[in-house]
Amino acid sequence: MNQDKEVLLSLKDLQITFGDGKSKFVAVDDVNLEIFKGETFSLVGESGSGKTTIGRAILGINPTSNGDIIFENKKINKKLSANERKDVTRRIQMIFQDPQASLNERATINYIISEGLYNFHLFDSEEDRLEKVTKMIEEVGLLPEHLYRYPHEFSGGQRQRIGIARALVMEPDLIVADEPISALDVSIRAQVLNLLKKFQREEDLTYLFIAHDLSVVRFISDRIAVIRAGRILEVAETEELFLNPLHPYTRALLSAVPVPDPVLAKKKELIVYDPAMHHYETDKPKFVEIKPGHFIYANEAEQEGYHDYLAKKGM
Ligand SMILES: Nc1ncnc2c1ncn2[C@@H]1O[C@H](COP(=O)(O)OP(=O)(O)OP(=O)(O)O)[C@@H](O)[C@H]1O
Repeated sequence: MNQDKEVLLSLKDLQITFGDGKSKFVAVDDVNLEIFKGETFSLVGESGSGKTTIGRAILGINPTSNGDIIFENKKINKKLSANERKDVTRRIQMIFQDPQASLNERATINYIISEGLYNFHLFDSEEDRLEKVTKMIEEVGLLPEHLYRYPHEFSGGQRQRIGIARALVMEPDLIVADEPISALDVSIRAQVLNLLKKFQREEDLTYLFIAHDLSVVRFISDRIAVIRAGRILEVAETEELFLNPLHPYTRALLSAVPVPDPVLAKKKELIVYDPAMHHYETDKPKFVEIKPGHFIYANEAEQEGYHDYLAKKGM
């Protein structure tokens, strides 16, 4: 069924090592993956399994020691002409885990969002640049006047929105989102996930989503790869992975996550209760966040005795 899908990025026999001689450490080994245009592909595994290392290699930050990273038929971990490098650098953007650390504290939001535009000369005039940046800040739910403030004047969630604006203003094709919500307050995680989903629909974006939390990736991913100690154990469509995990390690990772109803699971839709806003993001809630990071189906919530909780939330 994947035959008619267009591959945007593929990793072939990828190996990434750190150090050399006796201290050589193989962080990523023999990784083979294909990411299709327009999908959300998640890389899930425990801390230290090599997820970030792969993401950074795709961005060209970590050198690879073996194998290829192929973006639209071009080996991007090899030498490219200046123009080719520039093109790839614009088209693959990253959203970082920690919005506290990833914004330059001494720059205005205007500059932070514009930096890539300046670096790549992606605007016709100053007016054009400001128009792009203003449109972007509004699309992530902030205000034009916020452009003239500094990062410390914003909350974690707002800072992550700025990080998203900075990535999206480049009009990328692929976004590597490295744990983009795990550093955020639980109450605003859903908003940020929904924002990412909205942009994906509108801009035909492809996401490589890096996470350790299966319950989050379940609701946003089309496919999931499970990684352990630098090796991919299993790749499957999301519900297939949840319903029929092949690898014992995947089963262990899944054991903490409720098994979905296969009928409801087919109607996959990201619907998360947002405690900060005291309402659901859509009219027909299917999923409920019972406790931080723990999502279950609304009907299961009822069965499991969360009546008071549901009543309180107006369900
Ligand atoms: N620059 C580096 N030098 C040496 N070792 C490194 C370097 N970067 C990462 N590593 C090692 O590579 C392994 C994979 O790290 P990586 O950050 O990719 O894991 P991760 O799955 O993203 O974990 P986390 O969820 O904690 O971010 C770890 O053992 C880490 O210590």
